[in-house]
Amino acid sequence: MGLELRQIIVRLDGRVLVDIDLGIAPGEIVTLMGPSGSGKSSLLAHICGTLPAGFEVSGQVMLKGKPLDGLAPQDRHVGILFQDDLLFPHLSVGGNLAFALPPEIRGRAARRRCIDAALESAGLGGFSDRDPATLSGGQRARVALMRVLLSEPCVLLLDEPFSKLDAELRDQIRTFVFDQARARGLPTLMVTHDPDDGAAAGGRIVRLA
Ligand SMILES: Nc1ncnc2c1ncn2[C@@H]1O[C@H](COP(=O)(O)OP(=O)(O)OP(=O)(O)O)[C@@H](O)[C@H]1O
Repeated sequence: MGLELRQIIVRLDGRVLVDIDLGIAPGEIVTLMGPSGSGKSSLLAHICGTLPAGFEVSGQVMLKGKPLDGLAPQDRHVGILFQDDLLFPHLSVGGNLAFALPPEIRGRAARRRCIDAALESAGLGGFSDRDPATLSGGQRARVALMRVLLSEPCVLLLDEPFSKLDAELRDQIRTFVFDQARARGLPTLMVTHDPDDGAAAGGRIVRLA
């Protein structure tokens, strides 16, 4: 059982913005497209539990068979990656990753091992002490993804995460993100305006009107 959006209707100012019924299996990547203002980011915010007051929502969000509705954002195990990676500029790469580690991983050495392993798997071994400002766009994108994954999410949401990368890098990072999502069995919902992203994901494409 992955992510289920059961008859979700999002209303804004009394008007139906989003009306969707969708299940995403573990390791499946579904692409969500639609014109600007059709409610794609609002739907992701609802899954995260961060939709601002003013929106009305009905329906149920289920993750691994359990309802998310009513849970605080930090208790949902939802990982989200945006187009702006927003690494903390005052922390090193390792510091940025440490921020995401679950508190259950205790002790300096154990935390360090997790961070080093994550960097290694992203092809960034030895980058822990680097200042994020000294990284290339592709390196920053990989650190941002590892930061999301280190928080051990049960679902991955992607909000146009590749739109600021140039074509060659986009291809590379896209493959990296999709491979990680599939390898970890994460149900993944990707919002994009770029049909190439959907084609690269190779799965279902859902359109909001
Ligand atoms: N915090 C907010 N308060 C009130 N209205 C909002 C808020 N955020 C978004 N909206 C409105 O909700 C509607 C849907 O916006 P949303 O960002 O979800 O669309 P989108 O499909 O993601 O658009 P885009 O492709 O341009 O990112 C828009 O009419 C927008 O103006």
